Amino acid sequence: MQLEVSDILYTLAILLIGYLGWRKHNYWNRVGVPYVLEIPIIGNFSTIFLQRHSNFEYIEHIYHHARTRESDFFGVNIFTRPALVLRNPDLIKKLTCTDAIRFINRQMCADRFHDSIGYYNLIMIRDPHWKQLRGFLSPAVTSAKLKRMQPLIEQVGADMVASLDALPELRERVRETEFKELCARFTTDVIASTFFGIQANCLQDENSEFRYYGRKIFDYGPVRGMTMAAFFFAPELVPYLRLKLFPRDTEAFLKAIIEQEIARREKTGASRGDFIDSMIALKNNNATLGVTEKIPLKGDILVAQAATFYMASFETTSSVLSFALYELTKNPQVQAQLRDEIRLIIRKYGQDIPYEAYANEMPYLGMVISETARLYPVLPFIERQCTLPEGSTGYKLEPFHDYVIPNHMPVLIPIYAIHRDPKYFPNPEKFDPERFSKENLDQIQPCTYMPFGVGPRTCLGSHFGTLQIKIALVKLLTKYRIDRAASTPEVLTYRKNAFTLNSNEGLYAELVEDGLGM
Ligand code: HEM
Repeated sequence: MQLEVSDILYTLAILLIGYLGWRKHNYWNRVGVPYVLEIPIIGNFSTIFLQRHSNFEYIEHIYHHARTRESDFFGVNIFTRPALVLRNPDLIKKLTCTDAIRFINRQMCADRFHDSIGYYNLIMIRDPHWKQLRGFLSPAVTSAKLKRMQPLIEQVGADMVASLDALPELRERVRETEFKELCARFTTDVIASTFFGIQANCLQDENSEFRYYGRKIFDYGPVRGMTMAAFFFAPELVPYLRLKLFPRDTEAFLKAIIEQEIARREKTGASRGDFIDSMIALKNNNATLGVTEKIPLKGDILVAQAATFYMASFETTSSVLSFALYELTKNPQVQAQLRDEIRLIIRKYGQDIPYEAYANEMPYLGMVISETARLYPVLPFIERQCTLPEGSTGYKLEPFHDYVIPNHMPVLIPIYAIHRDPKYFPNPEKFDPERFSKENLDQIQPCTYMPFGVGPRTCLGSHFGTLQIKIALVKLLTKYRIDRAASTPEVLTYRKNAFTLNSNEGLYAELVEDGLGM
């Protein structure tokens, strides 16, 4: 038998790949860090990439693994790239807060040259551009801005209740609804109205354009699911595969409506003091990103900001809102206590609840939302990348360990697993808003509760998202009591191809007309 040159080359290539995989596989062993055994070359996350397990449940599984559960941190491999998973809250604080400057970037990244809308936005962008951009965008979500948005959100809340009133009755004064779709329509209408000054009408029309394109961003069919997984787990492949953060037609839709709205306002001089006005101001002030290379904030880079706010806001907010409604369905005492609180507020203010009352006079409402965000964090983990100055030998983890984190290593903070760790939240599966009462708050250890992330790179829209959830719950519970329906799921399972927490089951409930007596 004669060997061809190509056979020899194939064999050598396989041996080389095998060797590289074995070396990486052995990396954690060599450096003396606990790790979870993985398949060489493929790493620990193939099961997520291939959509065989929900990423939430898989990461919780390795967090409690016999090899890792006593450790402050442990190693995993994302394909052949080692990454560190933090378990110890003090260590999380050290990296994400005290030394945030070394961990300010995320490892996920879009393609700068072929996907400017995916790249030049607050979620993806890297420092020093990130710091500049965060400074430009933060004024869009100040308390003063939220206060101005409140009537617009209240209007969408009223539209939501009207859409429920229009449902056919199952029995006298009883209707049935599904919360995931209802909440997605509510939050899409809110973002369209408050940020873009557009009436999206998703609550009236399930096929409205805004809902259609929004659904496409989070429609985790096999291709979209793998694309999103690639941004997290294989960012180096993104430019080669020309992957885009937004589906192409969604990007074209958002670009068109944002550019049209900017052009309309510039032509008519109309102003609403909203996000689009802030974008126009940045453009007119010749705002740029970058120190040496100046990148003007106009065209696609301006569209990128609006598109990201749209993406970052509606699915996250609607996820927490729908799980809150689901838990209220299953916990009638909690619901009754919350409705009592709302009743008192309505007696005091009628329909016009002031902005400050949402923040200061409805503690139980805040507790219900906090507990929902604990049990159902939108993301399985948050992530950072170690970014050190040139010439640095690595980031020392002393006094926790003598391991030194090499430059560019990804660091994962498994928020879902930590939120459900009985060490920090006893009886973690129980929905118990009392954990967040004033008396109990100091029992929550810093960096064990992170639904909006942690450190300077935390969520920009946490107050905006929370305000929307509060208004929606108050509007809905003022008119309706929520009861279990025959189709209310007892236990939830999570979608394997979704990157945000999403149940396989519909969140059905019965709505019983039972006004709070206004
Ligand atoms: C309840 C609703 C929401 C939840 C649970 C949520 C959660 C999160 C989380 C976990 C992160 C990552 C933080 C980190 O890495 O430390 C994040 C980032 C972000 N969120 Fe939210 N979010 C919500 C609503 C919103 C809304 C309404 C907006 C729109 C204004 C928004 C805009 C952003 C942006 C722009 C970032 C990236 C911030 C940066 O990298 O500087 N989010 N969010």
